[in-house]
Amino acid sequence: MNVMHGHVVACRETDEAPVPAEVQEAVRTLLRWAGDDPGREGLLDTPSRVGRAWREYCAGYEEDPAVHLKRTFEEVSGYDEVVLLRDIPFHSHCEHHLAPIVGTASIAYLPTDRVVGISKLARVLHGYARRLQIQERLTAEIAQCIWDNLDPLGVAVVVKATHGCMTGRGVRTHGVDMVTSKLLGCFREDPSSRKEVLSLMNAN
Ligand SMILES: Nc1nc2c(ncn2[C@@H]2O[C@H](COP(=O)(O)OP(=O)(O)OP(=O)(O)O)[C@@H](O)[C@H]2O)c(=O)[nH]1
Ligand SMILES: [Zn+2]
Repeated sequence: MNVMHGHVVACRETDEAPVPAEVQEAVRTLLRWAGDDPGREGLLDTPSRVGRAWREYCAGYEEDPAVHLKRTFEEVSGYDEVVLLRDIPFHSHCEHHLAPIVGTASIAYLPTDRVVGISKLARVLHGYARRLQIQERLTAEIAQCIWDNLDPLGVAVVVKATHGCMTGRGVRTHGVDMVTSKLLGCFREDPSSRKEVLSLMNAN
C-alpha cells in the first residue's frame, strides 16, 4: 500500500467511488467497437475497473495544484540561487486520443526570500498531469502556477515525454521524445540565467 498518507486517502476515494451504470455501458460499447465481447468472463469486471482507472488518471480535476504552494517558509541562510527538481517522472493522457503520455519534467525556480517544500513542485506537476493534456499546456500550466504563487524571480520547466498515440497507433514511431519548455522572468529575459538553468537541467 502507498506510504504517503494523503495518497492513501486519494486512492481509497477513487477505489470506492461507485462507477455509474452509464459509464460502464460506455466501456462495454467501446469493447464491442474494438471487436471483443464484453460478456466474456475476462471482461465482466472491466467496465467498472476502467471507470475507476479513469477517475485515478484524471484525479487532477479534483484539485487545485496551487494549494501545494500555499505553505512556504522563509529561507534564512541567504540562499539565493536556483532550486531545481530534475527528471521527475510523470504519467498523463493526451486529449486527442486518451493515449498515455509518459515522461519526465524538470522544474526550477529562483526564489526571492521564501521557498517551498521541494516535494510540492512534483505535486504541482502531478496535479496538472492527471488530466487530459497536450504537452505544451502541461508545461505552461506548471510554470504559470509556480510564477503566480511563489512570486519568484524566474521559473523554468522542461518536459520530455513519449506519446502513446505516436507509438501504439498512427505514425507508430518509437523512441521519439517530445521536448517542451516554458521559461518565465529572469530565465526568459537574461541569457546567462537561461543558460545556467538549462545546463543544470541537462537540457541545453
Ligand atoms: N502539439 C501536440 N500534439 C500532440 C500532443 N499529443 C498528441 N499530439 C498530436 O496531435 C495530433 C492530432 O492530429 P489529428 O490529425 O487531428 O489526429 P490523427 O488523425 O489521429 O493524427 P495522427 O496521430 O497523425 O494519426 C497528432 O499529430 C498527435 O501526434 C501534444 O501533447 N502536443
Ligand atoms: Zn494523442
